[in-house]
Amino acid sequence: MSNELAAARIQRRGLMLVLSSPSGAGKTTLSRLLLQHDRDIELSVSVTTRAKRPAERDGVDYSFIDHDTFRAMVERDELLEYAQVFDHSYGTPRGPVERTLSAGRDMLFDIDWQGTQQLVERARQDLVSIFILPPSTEELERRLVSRAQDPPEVVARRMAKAADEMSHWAEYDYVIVNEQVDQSLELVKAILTAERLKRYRQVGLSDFVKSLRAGR
Ligand SMILES: Nc1ncnc2c1ncn2[C@@H]1O[C@H](COP(=O)(O)OP(=O)(O)OP(=O)(O)O)[C@@H](O)[C@H]1O
Ligand SMILES: Nc1nc2c(ncn2[C@@H]2O[C@H](COP(=O)(O)O)[C@@H](O)[C@H]2O)c(=O)[nH]1
Repeated sequence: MSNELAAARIQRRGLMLVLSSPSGAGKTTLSRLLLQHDRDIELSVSVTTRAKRPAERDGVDYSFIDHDTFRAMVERDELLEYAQVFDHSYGTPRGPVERTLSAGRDMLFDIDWQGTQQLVERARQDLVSIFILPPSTEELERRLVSRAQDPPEVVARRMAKAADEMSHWAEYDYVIVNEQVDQSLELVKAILTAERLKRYRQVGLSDFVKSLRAGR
């Protein structure tokens, strides 16, 4: 049997890759780079009630919606998970995730620990979670300030919440200390490669092995 035929008989189940971190540790940066390097994964674009930052694009980084629209989405059960973070509402629209996974493609989530816990309850087998840590508290603050997208009081609130956020690190499958972006990206790619090869994600593998053993 040619390699092409083997590949056609073994399909892969899409997985959900979650990146969480305290604000400013670098998960959005890593997400963007991963999406550029890997054509088999798509970003889950969250809805949020927070104001758009200058560099953000509506419908690309987030879908920016008002409180009533958010509430209506919750009532219609259109969000796979949702949470209140820094006084704003954030949530993951269900439709795009279901469509992507059923097409055998992967979905990337930049969400907090509350959302991750909800996804664990709903889809443990399909979930791979990575917690990103900053190299130090000073560096975390430097990154939040140098991003220059939030006023000083917002930066101060995010720093005040960082210790609390980091207390959830042990709930994740993997932890990466994000010192150099390039190195962290390689680690995320390595995790994704290994997770894609997990036996239970390869649909048709058992029939394929049976046919090999039967000499077909
Ligand atoms: N390894 C790194 N070294 C130096 N700077 C970095 C590194 N990773 C990210 N940064 C910078 O730190 C800032 C914060 O990064 P980013 O916006 O990706 O954080 P985040 O974890 O997604 O934050 P938030 O949760 O608030 O969205 C950005 O200016 C980014 O360019
Ligand atoms: N539970 C969810 N958390 C989300 C979602 N989208 C983003 N987030 C998290 O919120 C904070 C703040 O993000 P910011 O863009 O305002 O800096 C950060 O931890 C994100 O990961 C979501 O859909 N659900």
